[in-house]
Amino acid sequence: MQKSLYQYGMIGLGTMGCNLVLNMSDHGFSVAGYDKNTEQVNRLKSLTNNSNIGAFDNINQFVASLNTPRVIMLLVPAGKIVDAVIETLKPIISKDDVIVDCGNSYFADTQNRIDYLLKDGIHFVGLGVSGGETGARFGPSIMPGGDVKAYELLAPMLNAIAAKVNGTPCTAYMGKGAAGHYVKMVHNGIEYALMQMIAETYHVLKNICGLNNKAIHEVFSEWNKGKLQSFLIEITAAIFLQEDDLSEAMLIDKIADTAHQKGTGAWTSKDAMTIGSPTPSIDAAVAARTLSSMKNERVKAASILATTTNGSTANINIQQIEDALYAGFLITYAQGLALLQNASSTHAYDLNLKTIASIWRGGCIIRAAMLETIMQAYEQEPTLQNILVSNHISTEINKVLPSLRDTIVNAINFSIPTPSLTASLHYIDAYKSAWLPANLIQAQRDFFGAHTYERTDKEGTFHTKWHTNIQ
Ligand SMILES: NC(=O)C1=CN([C@@H]2O[C@H](COP(=O)(O)OP(=O)(O)OC[C@H]3O[C@@H](n4cnc5c(N)ncnc54)[C@H](OP(=O)(O)O)[C@@H]3O)[C@@H](O)[C@H]2O)C=CC1
Ligand SMILES: O=C(CO)[C@H](O)[C@H](O)COP(=O)(O)O
Repeated sequence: MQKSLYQYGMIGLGTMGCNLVLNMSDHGFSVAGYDKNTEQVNRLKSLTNNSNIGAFDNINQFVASLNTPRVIMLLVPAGKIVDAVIETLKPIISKDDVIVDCGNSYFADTQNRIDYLLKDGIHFVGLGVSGGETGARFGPSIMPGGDVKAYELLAPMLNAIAAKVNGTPCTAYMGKGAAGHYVKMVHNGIEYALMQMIAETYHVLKNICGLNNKAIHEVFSEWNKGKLQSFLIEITAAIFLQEDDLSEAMLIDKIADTAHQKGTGAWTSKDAMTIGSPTPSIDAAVAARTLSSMKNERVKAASILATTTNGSTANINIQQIEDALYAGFLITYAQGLALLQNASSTHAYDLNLKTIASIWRGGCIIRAAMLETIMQAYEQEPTLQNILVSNHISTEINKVLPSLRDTIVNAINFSIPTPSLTASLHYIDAYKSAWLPANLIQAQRDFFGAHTYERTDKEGTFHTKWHTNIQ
């Protein structure tokens, strides 16, 4: 008798794939897993004896074990490996089958893969998953996009396995084409900036306020009970209590100060620049990680360049630093969501910003209490260009902006780099400026390149023959 076939396939049984398989199984879905690494296959076998999970180290047997049309999810590293897996699958799967890339793939690659596979009638879905290991296991935030019919095949399962906020699943159809991977990319861009600003705040608490790890833990724990309540603040509080297994020190003091990155933050900045939607807090966070990785150069520069402090005494308290970080968070969400609003028309995704804010409230790395307010802002005004000018958020920001300014001034006086907090302040200062000195840029462009300019008092474009003695 033919054994019953699995409803879903999962290729890649590492951190995310293995946990997502277990999550799907818990919710009653049958899943076959495959990995080229037999250790991962054996690990999955050892973690479960549920009959609705299969574990394969042979791709042909894996494909043969699936119900048709086949729905095969990928959780392998982004880039060439995704293409390699597609090429392996293509000859052994059929028209109407669905490949769902759940990794952090670049959105333009996803669009190319959609077009490429559609020639053979194979549907390709780009789907972002956030929540790390625990999220994948017990409820992530899930951002699917692409072909609606293919999405409909997945929807009941995604709704079941996603995190829930007040009973609502943290997943929804994002939009056409590569919309799912685009939204996940921007999620990660926001993640980079929030993490960077938390790190900057740690630097201020440690080097200006003179707090030790225990006191810093207490500060973040308190902040997590208030308006900054979020996953990243919660884990930050926990990090400052972790002892090192290999020495007498606290672990945080033994971790090298060189941050790594896999590219999603830089991709966010790159597309934001391309489509003309400023994300300076994210750009600064990407650059800060890169600068941190230049450890040897930094150590050499530290012995050559003077630390320029102006001798000021500290004039900042913990409440102001909390307000500064809160302002930075709101301004970063504003940039990321404005980018999504602009990308929605540029890339024809048809995104719903309220839905995105809603599914980021739970399961994902950037989940935060303030997303509830952000969601409500879109509920009141669905076409809101920027959350900073919404009724509630503008009131909040106006209250905390002086603290952001004061925190940065103190950091500057103490020679402490706060690039993302500062970029956030500059963003809002520029965004709320009815006048900016861009008239001078236009004059310069016209001066050296006859690029023309517009006037404040007349319609049209103008060029001036500028008076100069420069040859
Ligand atoms: N870790 C996280 O917190 C998150 C990760 N992601 C994304 O999810 C994806 C997977 O990440 P993660 O689970 O952490 O990665 P892991 O490296 O833990 O797992 C990937 C698995 O895929 C296997 N693999 C590699 N090539 C192939 C292949 N050709 N065929 C079959 N299996 C293969 C790897 O085997 P081997 O070890 O032998 O190479 C490994 O077991 C990435 O795109 C990542 O960016 C998204 C959200 C969160
Ligand atoms: O997608 C994720 C969470 O949602 C990844 O865990 C995270 O973005 C890792 O990225 P990087 O290695 O660049 O810091």
